[in-house]
Amino acid sequence: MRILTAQATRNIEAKAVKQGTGYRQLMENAGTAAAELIWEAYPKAGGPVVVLCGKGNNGGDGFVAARRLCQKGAKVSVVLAGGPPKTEDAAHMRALLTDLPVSVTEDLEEGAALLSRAGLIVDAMFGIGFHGELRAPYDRLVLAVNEAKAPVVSLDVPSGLDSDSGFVPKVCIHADLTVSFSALKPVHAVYPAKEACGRILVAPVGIGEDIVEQEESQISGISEKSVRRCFSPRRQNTNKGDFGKLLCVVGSAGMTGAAFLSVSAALRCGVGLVYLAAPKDVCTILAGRLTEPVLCPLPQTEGGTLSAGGAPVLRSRLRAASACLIGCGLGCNEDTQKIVEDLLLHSTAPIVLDADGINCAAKHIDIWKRAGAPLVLTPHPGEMARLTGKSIGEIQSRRLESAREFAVEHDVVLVLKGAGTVIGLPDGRCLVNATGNPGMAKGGSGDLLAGMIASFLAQGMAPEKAAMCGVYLHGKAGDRAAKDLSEQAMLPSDLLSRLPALFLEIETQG
Ligand SMILES: NC(=O)C1=CN([C@@H]2O[C@H](COP(=O)(O)OP(=O)(O)OC[C@H]3O[C@@H](n4cnc5c(N)ncnc54)[C@H](O)[C@@H]3O)[C@@H](O)[C@H]2O)[C@H](O)CC1
Ligand SMILES: [K+]
Repeated sequence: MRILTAQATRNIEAKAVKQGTGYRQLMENAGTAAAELIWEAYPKAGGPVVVLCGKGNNGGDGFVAARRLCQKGAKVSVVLAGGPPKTEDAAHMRALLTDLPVSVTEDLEEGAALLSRAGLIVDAMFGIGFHGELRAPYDRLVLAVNEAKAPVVSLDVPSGLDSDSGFVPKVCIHADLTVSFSALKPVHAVYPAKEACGRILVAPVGIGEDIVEQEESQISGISEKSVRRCFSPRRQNTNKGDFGKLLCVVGSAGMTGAAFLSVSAALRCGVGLVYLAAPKDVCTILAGRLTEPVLCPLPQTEGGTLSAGGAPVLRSRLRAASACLIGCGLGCNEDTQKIVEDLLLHSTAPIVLDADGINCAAKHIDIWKRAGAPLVLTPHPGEMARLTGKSIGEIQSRRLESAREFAVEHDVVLVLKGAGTVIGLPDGRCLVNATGNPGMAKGGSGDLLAGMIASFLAQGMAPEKAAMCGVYLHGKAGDRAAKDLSEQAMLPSDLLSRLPALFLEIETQG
């Protein structure tokens, strides 16, 4: 499903209007479609329906929904939350209520009393035109809505939320159902705002599918189609050298699993050759389990992590690599920091920096500016907090903004992991992922993702596409594992055995 920003939504509206569909017709369609879905979700409501209408066009949709619900037999009251409608189309829809048995009030005391007795509440106060925060008199109404027993349906956007953000302010509607118009908006896809939307349905409003599909958006979803487009059939007359060489600098004593998972995921994603460069004990332990990679045992510290003395060998390995994965289970002491810094400064091949690789580099934050290679960073919220000096709470409350700001400022692809992974791109665009499930919230999941992205990079995919494909397919493999094994019992390593079926589908269905 497409995700469109407020600007992109206004663009598609404008295109539809130019092609001859009047804005008033779009509003009629939006309110009518919403009323249908509301009636389906809450048949006959549990008592009177109270529709809160704002002064903009979201309020206009509310007037149409009120009319349609009344025509279905509901007892409907309308509360004019911000006074009379200010747009011509909304005022027209307001006027159409006068001939119907719908009570309309501007008195907010009365409105709050109606809300407490409502069987169903429809929130049409603000949609994509809302910015900033909700103040008086709206805050009282919002409180009354959130305290009411009745289910709450928001039209387009729960009022008080910015449709282009995942941020949830103190004062906003918490809906049970949100009916979004034309497409999803970022607010419906990015946590924590996604939770404040409740169940999410999308209603077409009469804007052509081709217009919706073709619209470019600063924030967009990742579709199966866009992922499939990144893969082409492997040519016949080829050898392993044609599919990239990936140098994986991963693992340390006690963290052999991270090396195993990342390397295995990279192999399952099609790369021609993998070099596992790890402390020599790690290589010895993994030698029996990993049969495909070339092992490069390196000098190690007493603690079983890479020793700085291994840097020259790594540099020479780097020269042959088409991509490099740094960090899964690597540790973050002085020696590893030196190794990471050295790799970042000398690599011309694109790098995936994960886990301890990020923690090491975070200690020398100016390092991004000196790195010569394209970088993909894959932090979880804790690593992102370390990277930016912010708290995890700040990062999680503004996931989109955090990923975008870092990506733009440091000219990197930033994959902020977690439910609804966000990919920030250097040009300010963001991609939001919808695959994946809570069964993946287990140690080892991130190692797989890093290996997958690195594998695609090594095969020549652009960093943006490698991140997009990695994130989407990782989540999809997780969804298949959850279906077969349950979210509770599935293990990150179970994703490995789900990857072949996903690639078979890409190869056979194109
Ligand atoms: N997508 C479509 O094809 C269609 C969408 N429709 C609906 O129209 C709204 C957008 O309408 P718009 O009038 O542009 O904005 P809003 O109704 O969301 O609100 C505008 C209104 O609110 C004021 N305002 C903004 N921020 C604040 C604030 N912090 N406090 C107080 N007031 C604020 C602003 O000044 C305006 O007066 C869209 O979401 C859909 O629901 C069409 O109906 C059909 C086509
Ligand atoms: K709304």
